[in-house]
Amino acid sequence: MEGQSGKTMQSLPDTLSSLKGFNKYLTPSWIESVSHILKELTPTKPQKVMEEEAQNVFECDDTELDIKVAKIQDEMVSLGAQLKQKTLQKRESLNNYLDLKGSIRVFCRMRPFNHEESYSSRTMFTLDESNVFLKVAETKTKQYKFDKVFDPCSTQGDVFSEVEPVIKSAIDGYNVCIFAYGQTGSGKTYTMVRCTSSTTFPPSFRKQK
Ligand SMILES: Nc1ncnc2c1ncn2[C@@H]1O[C@H](COP(=O)(O)OP(=O)(O)OP(=O)(O)O)[C@@H](O)[C@H]1O
Repeated sequence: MEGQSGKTMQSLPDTLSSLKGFNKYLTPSWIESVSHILKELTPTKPQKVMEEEAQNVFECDDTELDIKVAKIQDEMVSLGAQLKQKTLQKRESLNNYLDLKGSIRVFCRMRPFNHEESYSSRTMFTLDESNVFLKVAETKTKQYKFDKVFDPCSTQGDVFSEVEPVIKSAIDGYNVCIFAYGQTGSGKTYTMVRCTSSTTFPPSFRKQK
């Protein structure tokens, strides 16, 4: 502190001489022009009137803002109601669709024969989308009927598109169950888990949000 005041004392002569120099600008014309500027800057209206006007502007803006907010809130309520209605319609049509299809459905997927099976005397084949034929002897076949049969050329995407509505129904909160049943090596894991393309079962399932 002492050092600082010492410095100020030391620079005092310089400050005085600079003030003396400044004094020469304080001519009557300089004073006149400065007072003219000050007059220009002084508000012509009384302070109170200006404050009231400012307050009015403020209040007006608030009211407009309130109106806009209320309008947006109304729109949001109406959109929410529309969304609810659409969701209900969607659920209803989905469940109608599932009812029409049947609440319990059994699909059969035939996987391609492997090397050993190709040489086997027993062969399976399909004639249409619902029937599987199993050749049990040279002249004897057995026929099995399903809600849908996926032939050996079917893809993961084909299977997925058939169960997709059921998955959507599960996402809508309904209880559903999809399970794979079959003897070992028949292709359960492949069908339920295998990821071979963008339409495979698990990733597509995850996309249904
Ligand atoms: N649709 C298909 N296309 C091509 N290969 C398939 C198909 N389905 C199954 N496979 C092949 O057949 C073999 C057996 O399939 P997978 O392991 O899925 O049978 P699984 O029923 O799960 O057997 P496990 O009950 O012993 O676990 C695998 O090598 C698999 O890659």
